[in-house]
Amino acid sequence: MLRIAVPNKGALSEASAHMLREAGYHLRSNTKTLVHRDGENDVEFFYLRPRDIAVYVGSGILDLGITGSDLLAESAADAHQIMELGFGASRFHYAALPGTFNSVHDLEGKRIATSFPTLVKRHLKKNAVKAETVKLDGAVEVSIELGVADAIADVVETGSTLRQAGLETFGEPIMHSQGVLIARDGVKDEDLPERARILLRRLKSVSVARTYVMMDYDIRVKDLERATELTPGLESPTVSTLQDPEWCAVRSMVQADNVHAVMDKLYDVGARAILVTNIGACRI
Ligand SMILES: Nc1ncnc2c1ncn2[C@@H]1O[C@H](COP(=O)(O)OP(=O)(O)OP(=O)(O)O)[C@@H](O)[C@H]1O
Ligand SMILES: O=P(O)(O)OC[C@H]1O[C@H](OP(=O)(O)OP(=O)(O)O)[C@H](O)[C@@H]1O
Ligand SMILES: [Mg+2]
Repeated sequence: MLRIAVPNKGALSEASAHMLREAGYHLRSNTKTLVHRDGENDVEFFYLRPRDIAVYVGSGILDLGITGSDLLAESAADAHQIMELGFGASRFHYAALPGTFNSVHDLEGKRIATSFPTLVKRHLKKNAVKAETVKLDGAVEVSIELGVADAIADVVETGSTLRQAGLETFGEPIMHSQGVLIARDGVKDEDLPERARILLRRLKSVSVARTYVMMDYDIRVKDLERATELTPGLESPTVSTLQDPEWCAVRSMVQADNVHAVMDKLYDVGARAILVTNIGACRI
């Protein structure tokens, strides 16, 4: 049975569960459940704190895990990312009262509160800045007001927590993060057990189904080449003949966030009856 760690709560937990359900897995129905067996898919889910997941996977106790790439980077675990999951996007950033600092170099000799001390120390060292890190478990935004730090380094998604605390980011992001699937170091995709490779393929398919749409259109044969340059598809577009020999039909996958721009360009090269449909499920 495949053993996989998933976030039990927090920013990544609902999105992980949603993606796994879309991939056909049966998950816990009670948020207090910490171990749940999906007999049909031969998978056991362990609901753990996202911060601890890399430790379980890195030690080989669990086969795979879902966590944030910032938490993976923070942990000293022997685990690596095998797939980006496309949710839980955030930035890890320095912040302080407006007008206090402009870049990491202004932090020389200062105190920085964070729940990610390893990430921060690594970043300071890389920039040859000597500063003190103050390790806090959470709610770090309030630490400046309380006088324990001059700046903070924390996860920023919408920025509303920072704004409410009267703080502003400064400098470049320390890193960009998102939800990732992780495995133990030294384990390559091809070394994964069969069940894990199926899970990986299913998650990739959900990701593709979310990122792409299916586009159909008619085009004159003489304009086909110019049109298919705009819609090359993943491998190659499907081209079908129509009753009128001057026209043909094209079917191709297109990135969803680009779909209107592509339709406008297709129209300009002569495509008509351009239709877009969502992809419910797929295997790529
Ligand atoms: N808006 C957000 N707030 C917090 N974390 C987010 C957000 N969006 C994405 N994430 C990601 O979620 C992960 C943090 O999850 P979570 O907040 O559940 O853990 P934690 O801070 O260790 O636990 P807790 O908040 O329960 O003390 C990080 O990988 C972070 O990048
Ligand atoms: O930019 P925003 O959308 O406001 O989100 C970022 C905030 O959310 C997280 O806190 P969380 O809820 O995980 O609490 P914590 O600080 O106790 O970890 C993070 O630590 C920030 O405080
Ligand atoms: Mg948190």
